[in-house]
Amino acid sequence: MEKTLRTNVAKLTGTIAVPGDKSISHRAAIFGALATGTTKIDHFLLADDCQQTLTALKQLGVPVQLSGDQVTIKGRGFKNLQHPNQPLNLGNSGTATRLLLGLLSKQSFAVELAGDQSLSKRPMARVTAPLRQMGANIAEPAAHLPLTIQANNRLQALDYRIPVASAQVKSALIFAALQADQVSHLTEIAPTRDHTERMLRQFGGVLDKDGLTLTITPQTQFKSQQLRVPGDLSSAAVFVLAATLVPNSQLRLQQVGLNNTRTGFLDVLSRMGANLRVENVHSAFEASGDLIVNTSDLNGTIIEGQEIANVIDELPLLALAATQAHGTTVIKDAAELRVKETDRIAAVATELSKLGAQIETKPDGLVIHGPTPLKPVTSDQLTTYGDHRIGLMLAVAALISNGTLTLTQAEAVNVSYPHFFADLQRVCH
Ligand SMILES: O=C(O)C1=C[C@@H](OP(=O)(O)O)[C@@H](O)[C@H](O)C1
Ligand SMILES: C=C(OP(=O)(O)O)C(=O)O
Repeated sequence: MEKTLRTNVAKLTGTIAVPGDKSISHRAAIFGALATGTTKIDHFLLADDCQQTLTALKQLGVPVQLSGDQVTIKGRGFKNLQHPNQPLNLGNSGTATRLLLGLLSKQSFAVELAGDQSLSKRPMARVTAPLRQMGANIAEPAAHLPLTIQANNRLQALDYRIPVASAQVKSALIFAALQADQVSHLTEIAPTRDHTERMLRQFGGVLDKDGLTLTITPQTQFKSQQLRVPGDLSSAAVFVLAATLVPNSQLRLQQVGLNNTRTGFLDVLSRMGANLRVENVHSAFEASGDLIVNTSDLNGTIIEGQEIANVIDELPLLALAATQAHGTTVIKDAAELRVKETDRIAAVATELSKLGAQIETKPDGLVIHGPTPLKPVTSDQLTTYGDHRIGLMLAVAALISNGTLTLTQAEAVNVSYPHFFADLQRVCH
């Protein structure tokens, strides 16, 4: 789908309740499927990625019902999942794939996992190699989808230092370690989002954390829950940046997730000079609060090291922020961006350069010189490359651009934010 983007917008004002958090929705559904009893999840993210998880769970014999954005799941436990008649098609979702690989490594039946073209290029050995070490029956090289996990009745404990900063790898190994025959230890190289750990405890499980090391005791009994998914910080970030950049703007984003393994974007943008405040904080199993953002000037910054994992999905937005900031911004240690839904380092640089941005690519990041007024310089046609984060970022770039701009493969935003263009339209003046 090609979309004409709103350009040269005068101001953004109003209130938005962004949809539920993608990472938390995946995990709530999976733990709901593993628990005993009926789990009700409110404000579930009904976007393409989390629908893939629900569909996969249904194929595994888990009863799932939808009513508006409430999902009701009748848990079957680890041991009562059923052999799916068809391969599980996980579409575009890396999270669904990697979490389910861990969960399905010890089942009495074989399962095939497949995905779309983008997902089929993404690295899976980071999960399948340690799972094989535990005894999972996955034929080598097991580097990409499609993959088959053969029936298996035993997983050994794992003592493992995870070589990439990845919450998906950590979570896959937690799901496997819960089914192992002894205690496992996982050590991260940097803190990554801890939604799996929080969800596990919320469903009555136990897990020890000491610095970057998790100790996981085998356990397969979980208690069903009623919970509400907070708004997705990564979706809210799109509007936080838009209101920062479009003159005379003020937006309130209601009840956004504020888990501190996810709020790095707010820290980086504040450090660059953003005018942000938080109100109405609620602390449940995941904290949430309202974000109020006003327009402001920005300065360049350095984003590197352990901060990267916390801002990984927001780096395209921070790169756009940097094109409007005074001075140079350096993003490094972010080679993971090259193995997301598309190569996000290349995509950000190519698309923003079409609008005149001064942006250089590095193997592990970007160097951006600002501020640069944006307008179509080499092309007025932008593309998402089928990547939702690139599409959402480009829609914000358009708001502050002069001229006419179109976006191809605009439907990619449905992966994490189905009503994005309608929400944006409502606050544009
Ligand atoms: O665990 C998760 O829910 C996610 C982890 C991150 O991926 P990696 O674990 O590959 O870094 C992130 O980019 C993705 O959007 C969601
Ligand atoms: C990388 C992302 O998701 P996933 O890995 O689940 O496809 C994302 O949402 O930016």
